[in-house]
Amino acid sequence: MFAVEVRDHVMIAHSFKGELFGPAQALHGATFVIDASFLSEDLDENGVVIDIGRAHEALKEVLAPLNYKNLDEVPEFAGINTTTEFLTKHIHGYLAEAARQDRLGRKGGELAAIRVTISESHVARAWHEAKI
Ligand SMILES: Nc1nc2c(c(=O)[nH]1)N=C([C@H](O)[C@H](O)COP(=O)(O)OP(=O)(O)OP(=O)(O)O)CN2
Repeated sequence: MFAVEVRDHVMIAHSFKGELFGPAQALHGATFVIDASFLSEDLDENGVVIDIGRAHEALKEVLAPLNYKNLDEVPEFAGINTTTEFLTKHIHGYLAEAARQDRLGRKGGELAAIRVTISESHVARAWHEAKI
């Protein structure tokens, strides 16, 4: 398996509902580092998994509406705990759609999977991987 991985980050605020979250039920901030991995069994005729520049662009596009936002106030996330896991799936959905639209410099159908990893601190991260 081959992979190309690109990284970006966002600064957000949010709060969670549920006693499980203890102090994180209050509004708190975080800087998330996001790694998006694009996996394929083989390289294309250009010798790549996908184009790194286009992958970076797609990641920036999905993160831009989140950056410097209080996620509690983003209408799309109303009533949702915007956990690290939830956000991996949200970002994956956008990147998978970009791949399906062949916007990453490789036909989406030729990619095996996309994995989105979010490091929410230097000691904790979550990831979501799924086929396109
Ligand atoms: N499965 C998840 N658990 C938690 C998430 C998450 O996204 N997914 N997020 C948080 C908080 O947002 C924050 O990142 C950490 O909160 P906090 O309670 O302050 O810290 P910890 O849980 O790491 O440790 P404590 O010893 O309870 O302070 C929480 N959990």
